[in-house]
Amino acid sequence: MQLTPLHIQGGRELSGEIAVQHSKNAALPIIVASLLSSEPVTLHAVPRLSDVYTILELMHHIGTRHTWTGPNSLLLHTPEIVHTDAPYALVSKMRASFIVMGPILARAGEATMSMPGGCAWGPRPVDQHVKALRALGAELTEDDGNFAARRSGSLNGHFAFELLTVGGTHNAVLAAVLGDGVVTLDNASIDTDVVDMIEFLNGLGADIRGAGTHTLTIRGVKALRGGEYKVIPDRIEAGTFMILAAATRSRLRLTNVRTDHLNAISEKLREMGVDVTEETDAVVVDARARELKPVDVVTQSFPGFPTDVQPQMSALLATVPGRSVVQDPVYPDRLTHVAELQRMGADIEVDGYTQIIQGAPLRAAAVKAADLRAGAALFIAGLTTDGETVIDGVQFLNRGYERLAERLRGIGAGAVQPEPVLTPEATPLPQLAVATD
Ligand SMILES: CC(=O)N[C@H]1[C@@H](OP(=O)(O)OP(=O)(O)OC[C@H]2O[C@@H](n3ccc(=O)[nH]c3=O)[C@H](O)[C@@H]2O)O[C@H](CO)[C@@H](O)[C@@H]1O
Ligand SMILES: C=C(OP(=O)(O)O)C(=O)O
Repeated sequence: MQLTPLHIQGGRELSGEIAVQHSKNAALPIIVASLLSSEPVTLHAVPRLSDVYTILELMHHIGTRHTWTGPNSLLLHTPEIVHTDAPYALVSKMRASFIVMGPILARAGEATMSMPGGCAWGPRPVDQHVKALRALGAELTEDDGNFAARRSGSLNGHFAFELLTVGGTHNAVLAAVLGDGVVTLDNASIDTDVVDMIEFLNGLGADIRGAGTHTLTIRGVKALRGGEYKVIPDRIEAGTFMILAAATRSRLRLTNVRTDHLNAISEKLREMGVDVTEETDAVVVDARARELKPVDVVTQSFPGFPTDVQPQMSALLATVPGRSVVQDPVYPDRLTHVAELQRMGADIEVDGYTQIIQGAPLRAAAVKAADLRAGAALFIAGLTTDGETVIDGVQFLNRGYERLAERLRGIGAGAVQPEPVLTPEATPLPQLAVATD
């Protein structure tokens, strides 16, 4: 579907407060994890994003019924697994969909999946997901980008990931929660989104120990009960708006944040000369007073500087006089923002996964987002210029930022995206009937 481009009018100082949405990348695996219970599960603080609608569409195919019981509250119920396949049309839309393999395999004993899609700036292999499930006793075959998994008993045993993978850790944990085996995962991800999913599962009766460390022990349980859970705030959205405040040399107060999830971003902004003040559930970013300094940035898995904030940081540094170097070894090809920022006058030289940036003021232009965070880099860049930037590829921004134009206007930005707003309901699904009293 062709969406109306986002029109950004730059050159205004931003001010005020912006409430950060809850985490897309935590909500998606938690929604998927609800497949492991045959009882109703209520999730609070679920962002209304196109990715959420896409995963709900896939879950509907698998056998989940859902209803929104509040603006961001979602009731999910999967009495049984009706289909054990994840069709290409849905899996190709988003990366997170590949982790439905774990719970389908756990509950139904077999699962078939296409290779996942999602933000595609280069190769995004799933070999660690496959190796983990095989090591734990599942049979897995691959044919033309389609995976078929089967298990005869409970998953059991040990696997050490060869690298830190968020999705691979999700998938292996999800596959191991039910049954009577004991699974140990080494070199597991300590990402906030992994910890949040484990806390959710343990709340439903799972026995997973070691969340937030690199060794996880999962003792299989017979069944999970229903329950309620509130998703954590989105540290990537928070990072995006912190960088926006710095890029526009403004002061913004961001509410609904976990400051302990933002250390790498806060430290880097402070190194540049930005004032970052932490409050209990808020952070104030003030870049009005001083000249900003160029810095070097290297992405790492959590708690390091996130790759999901790299394009936005590159946009900021493109406006800061002096030489900055940005390296993204986590996703070495994550560079689709570069050519578009260059259209806006950015001086960025690329050498492998390294961007060498000579900062100077940017100019407005017509640009195109080719993925979600590249889109974020472009609206940040647009808001630093004196003219109008028109950003095509709004469907990518819809994946990760809820009601973006409206929220940007709330802090004084010139941002217009004619209705329909940025988060359309992808495909209306039959909703669960809920008793109201
Ligand atoms: C929906 C979601 O939550 N997406 C996030 C998740 O993606 P995702 O879970 O896909 O990312 P991973 O943590 O798995 O990837 C990290 C690195 O491991 C590599 N790798 C991963 C799996 C595998 O089987 N083999 C392999 O080589 C990847 O190519 C990458 O270089 O974490 C990424 C890294 O923080 C973020 O950029 C994404 O926004
Ligand atoms: C890259 C992202 O998501 P995905 O892994 O679903 O492509 C992201 O959230 O920045």
